Amino acid sequence: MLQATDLACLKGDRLLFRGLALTLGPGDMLRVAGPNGVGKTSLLRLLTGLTWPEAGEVAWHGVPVRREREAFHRALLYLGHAAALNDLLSPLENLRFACAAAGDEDVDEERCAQALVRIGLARQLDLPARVLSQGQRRRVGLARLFLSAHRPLWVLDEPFTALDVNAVAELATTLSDHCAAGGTVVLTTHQEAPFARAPQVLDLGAYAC
Ligand SMILES: Nc1ncnc2c1ncn2[C@@H]1O[C@H](COP(=O)(O)OP(=O)(O)OP(=O)(O)O)[C@@H](O)[C@H]1O
Repeated sequence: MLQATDLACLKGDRLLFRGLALTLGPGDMLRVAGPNGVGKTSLLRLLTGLTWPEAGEVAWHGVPVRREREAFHRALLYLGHAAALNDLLSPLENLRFACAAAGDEDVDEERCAQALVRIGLARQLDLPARVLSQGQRRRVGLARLFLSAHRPLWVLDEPFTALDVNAVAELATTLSDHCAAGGTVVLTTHQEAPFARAPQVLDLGAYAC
C-alpha cells in the first residue's frame, strides 16, 4: 500500500502544492491530473522517493520511504517522461542496461528481446537508438513493463506520449492487467485511454498554492 500524508512540494522558492494525501492499495490506478506546470512530475518524483517533500511523508506498507528506500525501490517501477536512452546503444542494449541498473540481473538478453518484440520493435532491436522515432523511443522504455510484473507499484509519467492509437490501447490494457493482478499504477497523462476500469483521478490543482 502506498500512502502519502500532508505532502508539500517546494520547487526553487515556490511552494507548488501542500496538504496532499492519498492512499492506494492493490488493484488501484490513480491518474494525477492538472494543467502544465501544476506539479504532476514533481509529485511523482516525491512518491517514488527520488526527491523529498518539503513537508509530509510517503510510506510503503506503513514504512516511511525515507527509512527503507532500497526495499521500496525493489517494489517500484518508475518511468519518467523522457525516454532516457543512450543514442549509441541499440534498444536491446538500452533495455538490458536499464534492467541491470534497476537490479533485475536475472533479466537476460532473450527476455529483453521478447519484450521489445512484444512492444512492436522486432525490426529495430539492433539499430542505434538515435535513429528511432519518438514513438519507438518511448516503446523501448515501456518494454520494461513486460519485465516488471514482480514490481507491484508502477509510476509512469506521461506513458502515452508519442504513441499511436493501437499502442495507446495496448498500453491501457497492460496497465489494467497489472491492476487486475493486484498491482498499483500511478500515472500522469493529458489524454484519454481505454482502461478496463476508469482510474481514480487526483486533481492536483485542488492542492495548488
Ligand atoms: N528546480 C526547479 N526550480 C524552480 N522551479 C522548478 C524546478 N523544477 C521544476 N520547477 C517548476 O515547478 C513546476 C512544476 O513542474 P512539473 O514538471 O512538476 O509540472 P507538471 O505538472 O508535470 O507539468 P507538465 O504537465 O508540463 O509536464 C513548474 O512550474 C516548473 O517550472
